[in-house]
Amino acid sequence: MTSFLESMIARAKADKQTIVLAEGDDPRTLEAAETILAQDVANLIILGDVEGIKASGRNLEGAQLIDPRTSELAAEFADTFYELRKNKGMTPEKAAETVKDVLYFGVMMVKTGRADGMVAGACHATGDVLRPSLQILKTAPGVKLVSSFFVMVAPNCEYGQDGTFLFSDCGLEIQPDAEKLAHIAVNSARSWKNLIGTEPVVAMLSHSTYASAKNDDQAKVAQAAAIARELAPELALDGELQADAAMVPSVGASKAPDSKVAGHANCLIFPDLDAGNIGYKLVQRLAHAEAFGPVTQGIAAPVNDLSRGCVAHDIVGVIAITCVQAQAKKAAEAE
Ligand SMILES: CC(C)(COP(=O)(O)OP(=O)(O)OC[C@H]1O[C@@H](n2cnc3c(N)ncnc32)[C@H](O)[C@@H]1OP(=O)(O)O)[C@@H](O)C(=O)NCCC(=O)NCCS
Ligand SMILES: CC(=O)OP(=O)(O)O
Repeated sequence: MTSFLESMIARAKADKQTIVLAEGDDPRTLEAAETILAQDVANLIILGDVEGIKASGRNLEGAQLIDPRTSELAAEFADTFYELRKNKGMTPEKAAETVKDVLYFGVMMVKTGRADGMVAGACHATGDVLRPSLQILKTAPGVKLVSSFFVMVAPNCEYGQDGTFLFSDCGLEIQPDAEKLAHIAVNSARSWKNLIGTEPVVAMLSHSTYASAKNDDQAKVAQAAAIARELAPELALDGELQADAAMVPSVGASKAPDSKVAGHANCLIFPDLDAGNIGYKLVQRLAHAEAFGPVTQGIAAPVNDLSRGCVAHDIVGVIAITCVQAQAKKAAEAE
C-alpha cells in the first residue's frame, strides 16, 4: 500500500514546484534537501551562509543557494516590505534590516513570485516562522483565519483511515473561541480532502461527550460544532466528543449512538493549542507515529512550519505537502 509520504512525493513530482528552505544552516534541513533533489521532487532555494551550506558535504546540485545578508534582492525586498507595512509603523531602515532575516527573506521570495512556498521551523519557534507570512502574505481569499494541522500516521492502528489522522490546531491559534474553532474544523476538513483525497469525518474533541460533563469548556466545543455545521452543512462533523468516542467504534456506539462521526473520525479538532500540541507530541512519541507539520491552512501561499524536534524525514514530508498545496493554489487560481 502507498504510504502518505509516498503519495505526497508522487503528487509533488507530477508538477514540480519551487520551495524555499529558509534554514540552510540546519543539518536536518540539508539532509532533507538532498533527498528532495535526489528524487526530483521540487526545485529548491536554500537560504543561509552559502559557504557553510557548500561545506556541509550534502549533494545539493541544482539548488539555488542565497545568503540574504549579501543578496542583491534585499534592496527590492526592503522597498516592497516597507510599502506593505508602513501603516504598521515600519520604517525604511527597519525594513532593510528585517528582510535580511532568513524567515522574512524567504516569505518575500514567495510574495514576489520567485518561489511557490516556504518551509522552516527546524531551528526557529513557530511564532517566528509564521509571523512574517501572516504579515506579508495574509490570508487567502475567502478565509477568515489561518490555522495549522499535523498529518499523523500511526503504525499498526485500525482507527482513523488505517492510522492516518489530521490533528488541528496543534501549532497556531492559542485559545480559539467557538467561532474560530468552527473555522478551524471546516478548513481542516478541506485540507484532509485536498491531501488525503477521501471524505473527512470531523470530531470536535472535548473531555465530554454530548454534555456528559457540563461546563464552559464543554459548551464552547458544542457551540463550535453547531457553528461549523452551519458553515458547512454537507460535512460529516460532530461534537462535542471525547477522543475514545471519536475514534473507537464500540465506544462511539455506546457514548453517542446516533452519531455518524463517533467511532469513525479521521479529523480530530482539539479545543485549544495546549490540548492540540500536547496531544500530537504524545501520539508521535508514544505511538511512534509520523507527524508532518505544523502545516498551515489559509495563508495566501503555502508557508509551513516544523517542530524543532523534527528529523529529516519529517522535513521531506512537509516539503512535499507544501508542493501539493502550491499546486492546489494554482489550480484554484486557474478556475
Ligand atoms: C502566530 C502568532 C505568532 C501570531 O501572533 P503575534 O505574533 O502575536 O502577532 P499578531 O497578533 O500581532 O499578528 C501579526 C499579524 O498576523 C495576523 N494574524 C495573527 N493570527 C492570525 C490568524 N490566525 N489568521 C490570520 N491572521 C492572523 C494579525 O492580524 C497581524 O496582522 P497585521 O500585523 O497585518 O495586523 C501567534 O498566534 C502565536 O504565537 N501562536 C502560537 C505559536 C506557538 O507558539 N505554537 C506552539 C508550538 S507549535
Ligand atoms: C509544533 C511545535 O510544537 O513546534 P516546536 O516543537 O518547535 O515548539
